[in-house]
Formats: sequence, C-alpha cells, structure tokens
Amino acid sequence: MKICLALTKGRLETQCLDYLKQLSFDVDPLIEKGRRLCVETDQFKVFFAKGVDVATYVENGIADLGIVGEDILMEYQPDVYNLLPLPFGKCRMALAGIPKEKELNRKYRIATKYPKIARDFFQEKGESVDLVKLEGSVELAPLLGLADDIVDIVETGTTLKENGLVVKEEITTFTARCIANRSSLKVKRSVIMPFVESLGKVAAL
Ligand SMILES: Nc1ncnc2c1ncn2[C@@H]1O[C@H](COP(=O)(O)OP(=O)(O)OP(=O)(O)O)[C@@H](O)[C@H]1O
Ligand SMILES: O=P(O)(O)OC[C@H]1O[C@H](OP(=O)(O)OP(=O)(O)O)[C@H](O)[C@@H]1O
Repeated sequence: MKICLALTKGRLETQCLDYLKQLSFDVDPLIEKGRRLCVETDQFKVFFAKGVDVATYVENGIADLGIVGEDILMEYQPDVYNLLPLPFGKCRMALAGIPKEKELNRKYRIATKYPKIARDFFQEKGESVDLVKLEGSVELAPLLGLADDIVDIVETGTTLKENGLVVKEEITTFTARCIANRSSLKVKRSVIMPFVESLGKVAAL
C-alpha cells in the first residue's frame, strides 16, 4: 500500500527533499522529475502543488499526507490532522512597515496575503483595521501608499531591509508541518505511522 504524499512546490520543495534525503529516503526520482507533477517511487505516490492546494488535497483525501507551511494552516484552517513540525521552512509572520510613528486621520490600513491571520491579530489587540488583500510583493504596499503597514512572512529580513522597512511586531514564528487526512490516518495507519515517526527523527536529533 503506497502513501500518497503532497509536497509544496517552490521554496519548501528543495528543503523538503533535502530533509527526506537525510532520512535515507530515495528522493532521486523526485529531484529528476523535470516538469512532471506526479512521481511514483516504491513507497510513495508523490505530487507537487502550491501550499494551499496541498492542504485541499489532504483535506479531501486525495493525498494521505502533506508537507505545508504553517502559514497556510493558520490562514485557511483546513480540516486535517496537524501532525508534527518539521525542521525547515522556518519563518516569522510579522507586522512591518516604514519606520515612522503612525499619525492617521482615517482607519489604519494593512496589506497582506494573509487576511485571516491579520484580522485575528488585530482583533486580539482590539484594533479596527482595513485590510487590503494582495497576492505578492506585499512590501510594495507601504512604499507606494496603498497601505500603512503589512502583515507578511519574514525569513532572513532581506526583503524588508532592501526596501527600507522594519518589523514592528512579531505575530508568530512557524515551520513546515506534516499534515494528514483524517480517515487515511485510520485506514492506512500501518504504513503512515512508521513514515511519520521517521519524519520526526532528524527533528529530534
Ligand atoms: N521567504 C521565505 N522563506 C522561507 N519560507 C518561506 C518564505 N516565504 C514563504 N515561505 C514558506 O514556503 C511556502 C511556499 O512559499 P512560496 O513563496 O514558494 O509559494 P507561494 O507563497 O505560493 O508563492 P508564489 O505565488 O510565489 O509561488 C509558504 O507557504 C511558507 O510556508
Ligand atoms: O525575509 P526574506 O528572506 O527576505 O523573505 C521574505 C519574503 O519572502 C516572501 O516573498 P516571496 O519571495 O515568496 O515573494 P511573493 O510574496 O511576491 O510571492 C515573503 O512574502 C517576503 O516578501
């Protein structure tokens, strides 16, 4: 019985394959896949998708397991088991902007790819804000006057620094996570659990 594993394309992909390699899994077919999105190995049927879609495939049972950034879980709240943190994809979610005091005669405006995370953060503080949803290059928004500040991922801080922005408040830190479909975990437990346990091994070293 093969495990169907959904991996996040893009930034997490290389880090994830490196990690699996450290655990002695044969990742060569996954590295040599070219533009193919679906690859079978002896043990796995692996497919590659955008983070939010990884969560959707796992929630719907198309994938048994997924590797996804915790930002996606916080934002989209998929109905999956959030099994364990992985030692890669380490980032911060932060409120950032131009380093000046805010003096506003209108509502504070925040640009973000993550409206739920931003809404929850300001609700917790009891602050009322207007949210502007963007799909990328979020750092542009305060520079061009679309928003006062941003809620976004910070990893090295380079993007903020090179655009003259600073972190004003850290919202949370997070990593990549292993997630599981609820019924797969019951039905395919005997094959899934040994793999999940091995995923935790390097993390525990
Ligand atoms: N700067 C970063 N450093 C490390 N990990 C990041 C960074 N930005 C995002 N991530 C993590 O990697 C995951 C995938 O991000 P990535 O930028 O590859 O895809 P995306 O957010 O779907 O954007 P794109 O539309 O550019 O593909 C994110 O969900 C997050 O968990
Ligand atoms: O702190 P750093 O190491 O500079 O990384 C942070 C940047 O990386 C991500 O953007 P990405 O490159 O995915 O671009 P996008 O948001 O335009 O998709 C994130 O949204 C920040 O802009």
